[in-house]
Amino acid sequence: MERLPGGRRPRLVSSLGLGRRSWEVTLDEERGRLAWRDPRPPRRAGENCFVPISEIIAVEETEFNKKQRNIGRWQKMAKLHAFTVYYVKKARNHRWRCSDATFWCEDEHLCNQWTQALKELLEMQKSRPKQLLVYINPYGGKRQGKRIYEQKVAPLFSLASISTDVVITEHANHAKDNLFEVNIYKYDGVVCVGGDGMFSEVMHGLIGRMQKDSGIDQNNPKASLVQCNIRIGIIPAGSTDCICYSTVGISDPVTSALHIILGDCQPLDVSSVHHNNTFLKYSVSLLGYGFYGDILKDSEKKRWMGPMRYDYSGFKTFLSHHYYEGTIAYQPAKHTHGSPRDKERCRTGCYICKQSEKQLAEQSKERGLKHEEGEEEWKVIKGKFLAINAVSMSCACPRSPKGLSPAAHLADGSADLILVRKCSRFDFLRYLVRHTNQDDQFDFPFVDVYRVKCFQFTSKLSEDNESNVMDIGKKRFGQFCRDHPACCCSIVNSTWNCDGETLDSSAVEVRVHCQLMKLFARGIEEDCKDEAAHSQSSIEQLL
Ligand SMILES: Nc1ncnc2c1ncn2[C@@H]1O[C@H](COP(=O)(O)OP(=O)(O)OP(=O)(O)O)[C@@H](O)[C@H]1O
Ligand SMILES: CCCCCCCCCCCCC/C=C/[C@@H](O)[C@H](CO)NC(=O)CCCCC
Ligand SMILES: [Ca+2]
Repeated sequence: MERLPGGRRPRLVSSLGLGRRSWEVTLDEERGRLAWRDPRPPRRAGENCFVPISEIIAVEETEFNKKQRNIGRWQKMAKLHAFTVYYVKKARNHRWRCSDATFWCEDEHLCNQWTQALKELLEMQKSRPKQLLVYINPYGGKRQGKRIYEQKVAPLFSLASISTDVVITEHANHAKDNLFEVNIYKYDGVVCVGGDGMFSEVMHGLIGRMQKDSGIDQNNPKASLVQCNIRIGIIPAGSTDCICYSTVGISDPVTSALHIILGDCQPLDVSSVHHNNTFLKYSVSLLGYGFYGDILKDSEKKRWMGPMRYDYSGFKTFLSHHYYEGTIAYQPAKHTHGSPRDKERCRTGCYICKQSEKQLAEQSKERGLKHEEGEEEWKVIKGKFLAINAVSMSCACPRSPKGLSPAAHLADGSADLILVRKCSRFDFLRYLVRHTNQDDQFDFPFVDVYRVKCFQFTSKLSEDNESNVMDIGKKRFGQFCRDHPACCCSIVNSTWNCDGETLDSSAVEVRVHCQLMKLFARGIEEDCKDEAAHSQSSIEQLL
């Protein structure tokens, strides 16, 4: 379609068949949508419908088959020409499906004109991927990764004309190592089919590769890391799928595939974890010491149980009720306006994350100016903790739809540090149960939560035994309670659960890197039944 005078975008308006009726169909480039309305007088007319062009998956010329030709009086006519528009249909609970509408007419030229115009508009959607590198973990979750990809995802990618190179992993770290070898720059994105562990592998591969190619030393905890612009798509096929759930609102392979196809982009904070100037891991979801570390350690021995292992180990760990003594030092995240106790949630187009993006852009303009981190005040907390959790996103997942920190932001450059102090089993259970209902899980005297940009932790044991990373608040503690197993104090360290993988060191130094990477997602959309979703559901009724 050519531009109209004054730079206005054109409209294509035709009378086309859809289902049994004739509709006035408009391709309105100005408003970015394909719309059709019943041309009959208002009282007899059905609802008007539209699909945003940004939510059209593909357009195809269609052979009109016998079933489709059963369209009343039109049946008697000569050859019909048709095209099918595949588009995203938004269902409940953030679930997306691929729906289609086949428009027909007698005029072959008109049909071609429509197909051409729609295809041209799809070509203009520049953020959509054309070539993807896909890693499938055949052993993640319920071991369904390969089937899920082949049956639910690959057909959609091929409908959207996305070409793929697929690697089925043969061992742990296969994907990560491979990302250091392949020409990643020829891809528009990397897709991982699996759980949070598989995502973590791909993320480590991509971030590591970017730093290597830019000559950045990952072992330097203060290094300014290079952002990774190659987006990652997650097709959930794991046990927790927390990263997918927290960034899309549901863990559903078809929904995720559609977000990839539309070329969504969601920046994500990444925390780096170091010990004694040695890089250990990156984390985007949960860094947990105590309760979640112990669950993970126990559950690793029960991998054969699949996702159930977490319920089994969760129950066992809850009963053991171990607490751990240690010191935490943190720097509050003063750059962001939000607080972990906010009622507002991080949703698509989040204002707080946008502000952080602006600050980040300003910072990179002023690169060279010294980071003030060192000059800012550190807060130090010592105590006995059942759990120390640092989350850079809400960590919503099917087990806990609001997550460990419901008001955490995906891309604000901060993490929420949740400290659960020693308390009774009953109180700890009350705290856990609040992750599954609407009550505030931070409203307990034994729970504290802080929004931080970095923190350090040393367990009392490692303070006693080894040289630690702490310069702040370093003091020797009294003797540990070794003689009273009933009091639940642990004479051994817990382990850190870093996005579902254990870390070897208990003393860690953690720093949040604002928006270090990007996902094929758009964050969780507000729960309103929006205009488009409403119209689209009425399309179904009309067909
Ligand atoms: N072919 C393979 N054989 C064995 N392990 C693999 C293979 N491919 C990947 N892995 C490893 O399996 C681990 C777990 O995978 P994944 O995250 O997909 O499933 P999960 O642990 O069931 O789910 P979640 O992480 O959501 O709890 C990953 O850390 C990854 O390194
Ligand atoms: C009596 C009912 C109490 C119910 C309490 C439910 C609370 C659930 C909170 C779940 C938080 C998950 C945080 C995500 C962590 C992931 O990075 C990690 C890797 O997949 N998963 C686990 O460590 C697996 C962690 C599994 C925890 C059970
Ligand atoms: Ca964050």
